[in-house]
Amino acid sequence: MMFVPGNNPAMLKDAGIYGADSIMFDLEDAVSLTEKDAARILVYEALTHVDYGEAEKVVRINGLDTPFYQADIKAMVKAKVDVIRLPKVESAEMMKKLESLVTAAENEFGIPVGTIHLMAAIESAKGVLNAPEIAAASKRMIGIALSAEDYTTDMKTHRYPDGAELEFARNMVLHAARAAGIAAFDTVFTDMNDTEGFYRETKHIHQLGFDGKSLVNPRQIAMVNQVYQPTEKEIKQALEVINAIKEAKVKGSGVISLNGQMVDRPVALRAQRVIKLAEASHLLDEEGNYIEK
Ligand SMILES: CC(=O)SCCNC(=O)CCNC(=O)[C@H](O)C(C)(C)COP(=O)(O)OP(=O)(O)OC[C@H]1O[C@@H](n2cnc3c(N)ncnc32)[C@H](O)[C@@H]1OP(=O)(O)O
Ligand SMILES: O=C([O-])CC(=O)C(=O)O
Ligand SMILES: [Mg+2]
Repeated sequence: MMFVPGNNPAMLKDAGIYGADSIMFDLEDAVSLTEKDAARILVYEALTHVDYGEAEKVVRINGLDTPFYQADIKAMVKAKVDVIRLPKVESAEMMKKLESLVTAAENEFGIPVGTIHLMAAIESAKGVLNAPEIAAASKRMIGIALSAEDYTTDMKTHRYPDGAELEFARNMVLHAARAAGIAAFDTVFTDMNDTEGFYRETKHIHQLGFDGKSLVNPRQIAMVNQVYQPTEKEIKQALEVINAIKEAKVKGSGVISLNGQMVDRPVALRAQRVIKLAEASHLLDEEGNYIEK
């Protein structure tokens, strides 16, 4: 999910060419106070005139403690953005307030109620402690994200290479998302030259179970995709598991052995997720077979 500053026409125009799954137009902290209105107009024009292909379109609006959020919501609903991301969320009430304003705007512009999805960014101790309620605040929620730049500031620390200062928040956000059945996104990594550090962090959040990561630069996209893309071995094993389960079902059995390994429901569910990721990475042909390189 790549941030694109909402006040930069060149970046807005080209944002779709880099292959990000999700493009996140920013009206908040990447935009100075004097450019808030101009950025809103620019992002509205980009959303209604530029073809971003299959990429999901997200807008990070200004927070509920600013004078800008109402105009942001109206314009982004009118532009039929896929997802509105609210920054600095600290309670379920904040998401409910956003939801009611989005519903009012959908009614005003004749858009079916429920079309626009929502996300919350968690950026403070209070937000982390309330993450379970925030994640479950609305049926429109598709995910929650940790925002570590503001969070570490709130915690009176900063970011370290080993990420120890983020472990509690990462686990809270992840558990809150999973318990609510929505996605969890890790935070940005801001040192564009520290490729090794970025790789280490991406491997770590992948291991924890995050669905993806907020990014600030197109150069970061390929590495996240590389970490999240299942390997040839994982895909072939997953296909074997799914075939074995199908055969077992025909024989009326729930648990079977495959190459000496027990295969039961959780193994089958994990295999299905590998196949979904392989499909999303375009590694399977139309019949669902692995495309040999
Ligand atoms: C804590 C927070 O709130 S983070 C979220 C808010 N921050 C942002 O949105 C910042 C987004 N990122 C950026 O603005 C930039 O990537 C910077 C300022 C960090 C670095 O900029 P640069 O040094 O110019 O990046 P780089 O040299 O890699 O740019 C290469 C190309 O990618 C483009 N590009 C860079 N970042 C982005 C982006 N986020 N979205 C779209 N295009 C981008 C550049 O315009 C450039 O295009 P060009 O070759 O056609 O001129
Ligand atoms: O959402 C993000 O990762 C970027 C951000 O605002 C923060 O870190 O404070
Ligand atoms: Mg922030």
